[in-house]
Amino acid sequence: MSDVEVLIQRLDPGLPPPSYAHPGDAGADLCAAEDVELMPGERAVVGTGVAIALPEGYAAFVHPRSGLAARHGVTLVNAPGTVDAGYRGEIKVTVINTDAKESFSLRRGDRVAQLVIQRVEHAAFTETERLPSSARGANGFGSTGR
Ligand SMILES: O=c1ccn([C@H]2C[C@H](O)[C@@H](COP(=O)(O)OP(=O)(O)OP(=O)(O)O)O2)c(=O)[nH]1
Ligand SMILES: [Mg+2]
Repeated sequence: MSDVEVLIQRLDPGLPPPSYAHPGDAGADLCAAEDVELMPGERAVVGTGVAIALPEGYAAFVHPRSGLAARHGVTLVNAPGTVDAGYRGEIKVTVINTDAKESFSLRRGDRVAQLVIQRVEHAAFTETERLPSSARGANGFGSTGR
């Protein structure tokens, strides 16, 4: 895996920068910048204390962490969140506690989400009266059965 240079600014020097837990991991963990108590069904926008500058032609996607989802039902409302190459503000995460009964305490410094950096294409949208035919056609939403 080749490295893409991504500039990062630590808005909160008390928090570690995004980091990969293992070589070859796709997601670099992001930490919560604040303590948040999430009641069952509650959501919150939480800062991560970092801002980045991506090279043109790249985007960063904010993905949930599987462990939080599996153990606590904690995920991201807009998963995956999209960080545009031109965004220079703090990366924030939209956490939600989907558990029906248990509240969840997120502590400052906890790894709350992971950032996946990807190359993205830009489309030149060309309008047409008729799209080319395909095997699927307009069938969607479960058209192939369960
Ligand atoms: O999980 C996320 C998703 C987005 N963003 C930031 C970076 C992104 O570039 C900006 C805008 O995100 P998006 O385009 O998804 O939101 P929008 O509602 O369309 O806002 P805008 O009108 O600013 O584009 O918000 C985050 O910090 N975290
Ligand atoms: Mg947008």
